[in-house]
Amino acid sequence: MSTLRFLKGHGTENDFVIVPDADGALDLDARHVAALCDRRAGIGADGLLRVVRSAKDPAAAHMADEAEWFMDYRNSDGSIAEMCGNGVRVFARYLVESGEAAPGDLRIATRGGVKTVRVPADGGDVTAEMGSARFPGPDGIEVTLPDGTVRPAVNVNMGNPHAVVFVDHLDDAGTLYTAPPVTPASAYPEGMNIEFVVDRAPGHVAMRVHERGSGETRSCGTGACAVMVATARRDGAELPATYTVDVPGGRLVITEFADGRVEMTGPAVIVAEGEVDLARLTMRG
Ligand SMILES: N[C@@H](CCC[C@H](N)C(=O)O)C(=O)O
Repeated sequence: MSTLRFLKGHGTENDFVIVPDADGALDLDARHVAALCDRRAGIGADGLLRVVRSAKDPAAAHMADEAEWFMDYRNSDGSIAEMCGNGVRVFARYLVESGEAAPGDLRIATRGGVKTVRVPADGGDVTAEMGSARFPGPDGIEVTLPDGTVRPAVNVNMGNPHAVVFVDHLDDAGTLYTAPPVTPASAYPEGMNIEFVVDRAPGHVAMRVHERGSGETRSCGTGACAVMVATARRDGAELPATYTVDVPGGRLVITEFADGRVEMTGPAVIVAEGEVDLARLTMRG
């Protein structure tokens, strides 16, 4: 494997290198992923989406009867995550634009289970069924902001782990070059994504995020869903409830239904495609 075909896409500026690998022939290790996602020496992205038939990947073969395609998602440092909400919307857009799937409702296998994603034929916004939020606890989770202020946080699991913290201003999160400390660390044995949230208006919030394995990104779909359900609980909102969640890279609209299902809608676009010679990339580690 030397030359690799790729595409580049984003959902609210959460950007991804997309690698078609229908038959699961590629052996992309963490070093390849990190090199491809490097913004200076590679293509640059928050994460990588390998597009493989479920039947051809051992991690997804058990879902092959339900979903033809498996989203093999990796963070930009090469680590594996269970789920990526913007990624699954971009993944579905790719399947439709490439002719691998017809517009409409697509079933996509992820490490967080099979998700239904609706891709309209007119190129409009893409909607992902995100499953239900879980609140694993424990109570008493706190985030220490850069100015030393300690804030309570809500532990929300959207397939992947999130700490949601309400702040006065989005700048209170600081530079986010590194993740602010979350305690007790034992609440997140696999690490966590941290969302900082402010109110904009009733039913309308804005957030920044520090993602596990990627650093600060311009959007996080699972994070926006975690923010929505945490805010709806804080507000005592009656379900179904719909919130607008502004992220640095755009806007997502999220609904939690009475049965707990969460649905997220927003833009998902493919912007480029090309070939990369893996031998030219800098492999670290
Ligand atoms: N940006 C994604 C989340 C990607 C995974 C996350 N960094 C993790 O490690 O859990 C999204 O849109 O949900």
